[in-house]
Amino acid sequence: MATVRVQNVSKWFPRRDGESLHVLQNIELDVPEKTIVAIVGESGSGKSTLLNIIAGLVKPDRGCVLLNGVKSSEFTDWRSMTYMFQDDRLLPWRTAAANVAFGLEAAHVSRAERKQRVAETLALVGLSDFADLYPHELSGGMRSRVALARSLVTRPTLLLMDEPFSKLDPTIRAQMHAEVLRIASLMAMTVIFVTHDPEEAVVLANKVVLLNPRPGRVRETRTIDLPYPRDPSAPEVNEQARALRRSL
Ligand SMILES: Nc1ncnc2c1ncn2[C@@H]1O[C@H](COP(=O)(O)OP(=O)(O)OP(=O)(O)O)[C@@H](O)[C@H]1O
Repeated sequence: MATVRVQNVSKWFPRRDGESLHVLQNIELDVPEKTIVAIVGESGSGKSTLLNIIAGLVKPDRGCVLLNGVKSSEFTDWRSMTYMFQDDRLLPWRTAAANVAFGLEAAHVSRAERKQRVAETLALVGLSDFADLYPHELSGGMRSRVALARSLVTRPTLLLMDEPFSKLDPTIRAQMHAEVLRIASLMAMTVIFVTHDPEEAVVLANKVVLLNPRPGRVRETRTIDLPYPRDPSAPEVNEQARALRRSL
């Protein structure tokens, strides 16, 4: 299981002129297990910073994050969490399988188990036949699947994603949305992701958190109560995406 609670988090970054930039103010967020949460807001509203604080990559100046009820400063089970970045960050000199295996290398897993888990995870994302190809031999969508497989090979319960599909064309992006939903449900994962795209938020999320900028504050938390799978061209999905775009 994976639950996340962000409690009264504030963050400042030092600026070059010696002043400090107030990036996040009193952020409260409650993410029950198996929820899919989208963080949206205009550029500079602190979305990535909030995700990085949840991931333990950035320390909050005030407040705290509870991961499965444990303060992130005392949390040790970091392997239960995984992070997907905007670019796929695949290593060009490694095959798809070796890129996926990279996710396990620090985990002290035996060679035999590593091989099995890589094969299972490549199958999960539909890439069994492409295990021996190098990143430059793969399409953008396939590279994205490899990056997803590398994130999933450690069997995380919490998936964090920072605009992971924004560079893909719309058809491939829609396929990745379906994959993430299928896998999140199969692996009973909690997912928190950052997006600029209201439609992506409505297609994927149960809950959408809107941040206001300078400093980033939660303006509104919306529940998206539509059955899955959500067709982006369906009127009710469109209506919710339009409403979200208006709020943004
Ligand atoms: N390490 C850092 N040091 C100093 N300032 C930073 C740092 N990281 C982010 N900032 C600043 O904090 C603010 C919020 O950045 P952040 O990337 O969290 O916003 P965002 O909403 O994700 O933006 P975007 O949608 O453009 O990616 C920005 O003004 C950014 O310049």
